[in-house]
Amino acid sequence: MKVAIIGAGSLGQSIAKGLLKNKVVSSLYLTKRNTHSIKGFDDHNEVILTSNNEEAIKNSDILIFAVQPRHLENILNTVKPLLKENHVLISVITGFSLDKIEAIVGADKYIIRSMPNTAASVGQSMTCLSPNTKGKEKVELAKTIFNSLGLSMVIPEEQLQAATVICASGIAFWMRLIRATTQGAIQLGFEADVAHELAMQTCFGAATLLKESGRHPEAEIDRVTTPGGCTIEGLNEMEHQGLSSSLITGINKSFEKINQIKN
Ligand SMILES: NC(=O)C1=CN([C@@H]2O[C@H](COP(=O)(O)OP(=O)(O)OC[C@H]3O[C@@H](n4cnc5c(N)ncnc54)[C@H](OP(=O)(O)O)[C@@H]3O)[C@@H](O)[C@H]2O)C=CC1
Ligand SMILES: O=C(O)[C@@H]1CCC=N1
Repeated sequence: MKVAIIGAGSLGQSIAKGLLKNKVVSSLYLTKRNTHSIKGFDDHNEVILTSNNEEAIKNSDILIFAVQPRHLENILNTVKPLLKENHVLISVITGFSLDKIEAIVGADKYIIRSMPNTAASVGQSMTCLSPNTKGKEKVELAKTIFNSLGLSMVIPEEQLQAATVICASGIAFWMRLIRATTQGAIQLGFEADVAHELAMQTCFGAATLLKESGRHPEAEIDRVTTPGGCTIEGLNEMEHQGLSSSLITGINKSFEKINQIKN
C-alpha cells in the first residue's frame, strides 16, 4: 500500500505510527510545511518526509487528508489536477462534508470520510467511516487500513459529528477521568506514578471486562458493590455530585460546539 498523509500533525502522526507499527504500508509520505518537527519518522525506510503535497500525491494511491479544516479547501483545489481515477481519498477532517469534498474534486472520486482518534498510534483507535457513493467500492480497503489501527465501523455521514465527540474527543474525556482517579489516589497516599498506574490498569480492566463478557456495565457494577460496602457509598456520592449527568451534559455541549463550527 502506498499511502500519503497530507498534514502530519497530531492525528496524522498517530495514524502514521500505527501504520508503521503494523507494517501495512510499502511507502508512506508524510507532508507538512515544517517537516523538521517530524524528523524522527524518516528512520523508517518506507517513510518520505516532504512539504511538497504534489510529490506525495503523485507517488501514492491512498491519500489521507489530516490538515485543519480551514486548510482543506485550498489544498484540494491545488492537488485536484493530480488526482487519478484509482486514488482513494480519505479525510479525517472534522465537519467537512462529502458534498463539499465532491464539489471540489468531483463525485467520480473514491472519497471516504473517517473519524479515528489518537489511539491509532497504539493500534486502539475506534474509527467511524462514511463513504460517498463511489467510495463504497473502496470501503473494505478503508476498513482494512483502520482495522490495523484498532476497530472500524461504517456509519451514516449524518452521525459522523456525534461519532467525533464520542470517539475522537472521547479520548480526552477518558484521559481526564483517569487523571481525576489518579488525583484521588494521591490524596489517599499513593505516590503519583503508582497512582497513575493503578488508575490506568483499572480503567483498562473495566473496558476489557465489558468487551470480553459482553455484559452491561450495571451488571458488572452489581458484582463489585458489596451491600453496605464502600463501593456503593462512593458511587452514590459521585452520582449525587452529578458524575453521569456532567458527562452527558459535556458530551452534548461538545456536540453543540461541533455543529456550530463552520469550515
Ligand atoms: N487531534 C485529534 O485527536 C483529532 C483531529 N481530527 C481532525 O484532524 C485534523 C487534524 O487535526 P490535528 O492533527 O489535531 O491538527 P494539527 O494542527 O496537529 O495537524 C495539522 C497539520 O497540517 C499541517 N499543514 C498545514 N497546512 C499544510 C499544507 N498546506 N500542507 C501540508 N500540511 C499542512 C500542519 O503542519 P505545518 O504547520 O508544519 O504545515 C499540521 O501539523 C483536523 O481537521 C481535526 O478536526 C479528527 C479526529 C481527532
Ligand atoms: O477538538 C477538536 O475539535 C478535534 C476534533 C475531535 C478531536 N479534536
